[in-house]
Amino acid sequence: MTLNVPSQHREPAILVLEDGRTFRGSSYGALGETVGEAVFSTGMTGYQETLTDPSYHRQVIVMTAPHVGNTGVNREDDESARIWAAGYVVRDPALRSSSWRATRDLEDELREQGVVGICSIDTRALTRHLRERGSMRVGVFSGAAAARPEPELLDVVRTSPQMAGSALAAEVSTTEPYIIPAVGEKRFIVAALDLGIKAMTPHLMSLRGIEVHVLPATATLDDVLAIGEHGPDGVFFSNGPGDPATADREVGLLRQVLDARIPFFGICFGNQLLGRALGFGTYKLKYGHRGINQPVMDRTTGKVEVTAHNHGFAVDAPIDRESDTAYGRVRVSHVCLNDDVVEGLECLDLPAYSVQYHPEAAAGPHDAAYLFDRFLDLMEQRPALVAPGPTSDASEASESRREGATTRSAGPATEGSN
Ligand SMILES: NC(=O)CC[C@H](N)C(=O)O
Repeated sequence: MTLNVPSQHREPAILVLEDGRTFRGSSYGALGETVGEAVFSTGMTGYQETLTDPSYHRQVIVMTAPHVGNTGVNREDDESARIWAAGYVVRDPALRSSSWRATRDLEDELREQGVVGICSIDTRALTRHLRERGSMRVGVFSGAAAARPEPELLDVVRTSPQMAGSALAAEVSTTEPYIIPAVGEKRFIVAALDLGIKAMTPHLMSLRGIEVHVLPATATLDDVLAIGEHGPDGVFFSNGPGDPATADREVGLLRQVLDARIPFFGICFGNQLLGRALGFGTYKLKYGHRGINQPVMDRTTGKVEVTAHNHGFAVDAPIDRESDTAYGRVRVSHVCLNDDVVEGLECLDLPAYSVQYHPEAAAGPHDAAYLFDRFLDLMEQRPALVAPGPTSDASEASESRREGATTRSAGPATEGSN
């Protein structure tokens, strides 16, 4: 029996790291050249969701899984309207896809979308290099570009922009607001700031009866408050690319949301921005967390979750004690068990919380889906928080929390006070 395997014509390709190390291999995807930040992802599955996650804008993804493309691409798993990854590095591309859901080969999709990649290089050696030296800028050059002298290519890489200091959310955000309707009975209306939102996030909210109004990254408090008859029941800040230290305008908006005591939930970039709004700093991790099997401890329940991650930055908050901030007491609710990195924040005196990882799990395990239910709980409790009833214990507890926050917020709740 002969297999109907298409013969792949591959041109020479070279990957050039900014510290001068090079890997020679073969072209994969589109021919040409690309630059970005080299990051590795350890997910064995879910490459379609990864490639179309806007948080990967300006990053060249190195897959540690040795065989990529086996299940092709399909019409259901895109997390946005296009591939955002700046480049793709794999060891062994699948010769053809095999899945009942596949509508085409991954490589055809990469080619059509102009995504330059490289294959047949030692991705284990490259990953170890990035672990030892840290994420760094990289260039992938294939076809005619690969024939240029190496010092010239290194120069291209070294003059490309760094990830630290890059403000990228506006480059991936929607330009127009849009609505994802609630499935079934509409229970709440949420304003979701699109900093690079993944499609699964509003989808999971809609399944819980939330009507999600997705807003451009440039939205103001007036835009947020204009939603619904009396403003939204909750505000959500999404994941997104770039350095959270650059997002001053979004942090300003978030402070206004916290001041208005609107229930808030943030994921990934949204977690970093909540951290900043509360007065914590953010910093760049040596090589980041990217994959779908990272162990995280939920300190509320003591349970360990296996979770999906994609972050290169993290919040700098103490994990061993509560912090007193301009917005009341805050605690680190989730911690990564591999390295003690802050994976979640919870305000104890305000209806606000966030996680650094991905409860929307696209791709990834579903252990953390309960975090969407917590958002519903916060929105349900909102009337009690704002105007507590006189008798119930729960309302009294809410009231005392609220007063605590009011006392603490009475000081100069500004950036400079932290
Ligand atoms: N997925 C995200 O939201 C990533 C957030 C941020 N760009 C980081 O790399 O840490």
